[in-house]
Amino acid sequence: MRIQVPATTANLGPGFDCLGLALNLFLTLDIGSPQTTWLIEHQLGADIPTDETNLIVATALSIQPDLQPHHLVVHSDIPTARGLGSSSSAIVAGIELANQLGQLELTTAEKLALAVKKEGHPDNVAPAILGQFVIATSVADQVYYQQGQFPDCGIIVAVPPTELLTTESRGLLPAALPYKEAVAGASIGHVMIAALLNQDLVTAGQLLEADLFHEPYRKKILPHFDIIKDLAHQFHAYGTCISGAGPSVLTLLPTTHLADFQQALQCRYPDFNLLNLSMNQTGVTCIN
Ligand SMILES: Nc1ncnc2c1ncn2[C@@H]1O[C@H](COP(=O)(O)OP(=O)(O)O)[C@@H](O)[C@H]1O
Ligand SMILES: N[C@@H](CCOP(=O)(O)O)C(=O)O
Repeated sequence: MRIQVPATTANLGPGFDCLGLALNLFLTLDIGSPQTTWLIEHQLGADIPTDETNLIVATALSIQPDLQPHHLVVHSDIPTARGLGSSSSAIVAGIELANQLGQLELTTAEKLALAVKKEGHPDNVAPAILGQFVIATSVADQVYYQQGQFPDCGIIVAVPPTELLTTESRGLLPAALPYKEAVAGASIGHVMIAALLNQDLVTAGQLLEADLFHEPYRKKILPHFDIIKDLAHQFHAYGTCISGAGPSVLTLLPTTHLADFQQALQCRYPDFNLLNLSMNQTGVTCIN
């Protein structure tokens, strides 16, 4: 059995902890034979455990503690700690692992509630489960979401060589925002969502670059962010934002300018990995 989970880009500028887009870049989990102890085979580096402490298995066991251990093979094209939802992909894979091995028949709403509880915010896990563009929130432990049609455009994600853990990046944020600033930040986000749903990329792109919630604080440690944003404007980009908690940077632009922008960006940052991505439609899938 194979479980596949897409990468996600969260926030989309002013949609902090709320907006996310599923991307065609995947974590794949192959479930092998039953074992006496959990064995997770992967090539993700020595920091990622190969036993039951691995996030995928730990998530599955937190839902169904008596699962029979299995041999698992994990392959992921989602770079870790780069702002493309690798931890969410592992959590969603773990929920699906428990669902399949424990024959739990979880509904989508139940998977989402479990994932949000584990991750703490819905913006990555919701599109990882549902696919597409998702607007999501939790109120008193109840998760509410809407899926919307994301406008057609090119998507480039510039991935720096160094990691930035989401916990570290969240530590850069202030404990509180002045009332007026919070109201302004929310209104920017609301109009951007409306523009995206109305396929108005020009308006959406301008507001994508007007975030007040997280980018002003995070960009202080991401010197490439403003440079990429300026470069993208030279190639008629709609807008550029930090992908998730960073350090990756996402640019939305007309597909006609993709190749030229990618070439210029690679010249400026030869050690960055540039991903030319498209939206994922399905979210998590399971194939027998
Ligand atoms: N495939 C995986 N299996 C197990 N744990 C993973 C996997 N991918 C990511 N993780 C865990 O998630 C951490 C990165 O999460 P986080 O800091 O939220 O960054 P990201 O933006 O990539 O989600 C990794 O350091 C690791 O602990
Ligand atoms: N809203 C979160 C999103 C974190 O996404 P990730 O892909 O970096 O894990 C935040 O901005 O902290």
